[in-house]
Amino acid sequence: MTALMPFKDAIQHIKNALPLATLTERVSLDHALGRILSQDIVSHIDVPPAANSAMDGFAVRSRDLQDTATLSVSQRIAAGNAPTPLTPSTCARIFTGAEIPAGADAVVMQENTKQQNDQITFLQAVKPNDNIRPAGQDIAKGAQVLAAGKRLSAIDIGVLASIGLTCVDVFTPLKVGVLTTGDELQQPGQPLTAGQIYNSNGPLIESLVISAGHQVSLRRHAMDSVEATQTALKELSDCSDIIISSGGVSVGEEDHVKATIEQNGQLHLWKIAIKPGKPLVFAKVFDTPLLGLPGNPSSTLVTFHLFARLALAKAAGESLNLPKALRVKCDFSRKGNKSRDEFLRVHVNNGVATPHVQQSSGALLAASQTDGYLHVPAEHNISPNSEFDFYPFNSF
Ligand SMILES: Nc1nc2c(c(=O)[nH]1)N[C@H]1C(S)=C(S)[C@@H](COP(=O)(O)OP(=O)(O)OC[C@H]3O[C@@H](n4cnc5c(N)ncnc54)[C@H](O)[C@@H]3O)O[C@H]1N2
Ligand code: MOO
Repeated sequence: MTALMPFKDAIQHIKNALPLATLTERVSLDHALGRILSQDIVSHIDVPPAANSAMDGFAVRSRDLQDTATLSVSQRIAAGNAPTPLTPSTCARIFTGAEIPAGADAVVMQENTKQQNDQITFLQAVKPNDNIRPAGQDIAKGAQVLAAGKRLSAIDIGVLASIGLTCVDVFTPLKVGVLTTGDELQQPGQPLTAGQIYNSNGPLIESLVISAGHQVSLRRHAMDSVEATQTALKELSDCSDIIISSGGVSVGEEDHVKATIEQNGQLHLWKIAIKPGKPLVFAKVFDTPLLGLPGNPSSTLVTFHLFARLALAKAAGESLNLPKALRVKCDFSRKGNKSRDEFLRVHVNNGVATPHVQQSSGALLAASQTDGYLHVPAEHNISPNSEFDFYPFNSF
């Protein structure tokens, strides 16, 4: 029997084998949310561009208040006004966000003053820099604010706007073809006949592709024959950057994805040391990269999360790694698998993991009812209080 490949090695193999994204387009910030930057972004300005007030109050030269506690108001500066230099021994009425006049070095909030006409008495000691937000406090001119490969979040869009950009260069969206296989599969909405089950992996994979930020170019279902699989893969390859398939990758004679690839491309079949999800295919078919996920629904889910998500990201130009694992304690005992790392579907409460009773790779509901994967390395027995890595579903 060939040795099973550790899952992190398989991730590296897949990433290395995939070409880098190259096609880019320029989009306005209005259309940039969720897109992947294809350029590093460097700020050409200081943010804020000039020192401004953090409070509504009075701008002063702090040393003027060493000799007196009362100053007269010589100008009024609202946000958006251009101030004139502060006349010595006076103060300026100033509002939050307004530019600090030359000569002033502190702002006193109005609650700490007594106002009588234009005479302001300062009730507390004032230090230089009090309540002043210096130029470049948020972003210094010349600083890199975002790196190519970043998928733009709402926060990133705000940052881009704060340095005055109206458009950015992004990679064109990745087009993903989705293939499901199997004579036993019926589309939801149709009655089931003997021997049939519903095709859940199709909608599952499409939803995973979309929630990872990519586009589904085409979906096809192939019955269990080399001809049907070949026709579907050809159609998918014609309009996709990459294909994700489900099923047909095991050793049975009804598993035709492998055979089709062997005839029309190059097959790299990996037996990966994970459970669920052992048989994973990485291949090129009709010149298009293909990731063949095992058909058992939990195996499909786990292999999408661990491999396909990162493969799609690489092909889309996105810098992405496995999510950061959290450490959790276990409240149960379980004998470790001899050769495969297990990804148990578990509930986590207050840092303590409890497994779902149903851990079959054919069962999908368990994943919907739990919080994420407990990663149990091969040959590790679980006992109460032992600690393992936990990957929440919502981190994928
Ligand atoms: N003799 C062996 N048999 C199997 C092995 C093995 O090493 N030797 N590996 C097992 C493991 S592990 C897995 S995982 C599966 C992988 O099988 P395939 O990827 O070839 O998938 P299928 O045989 O087509 O289907 C497996 C299972 O999943 C159901 N399925 C498939 N597609 C869908 C779908 N779109 N929606 C819902 N359910 C789907 C299918 O009905 C089967 O029950 O092989 C083991 N066998
Ligand atoms: O490893 Mo398979 O993925 O058990 O179901």
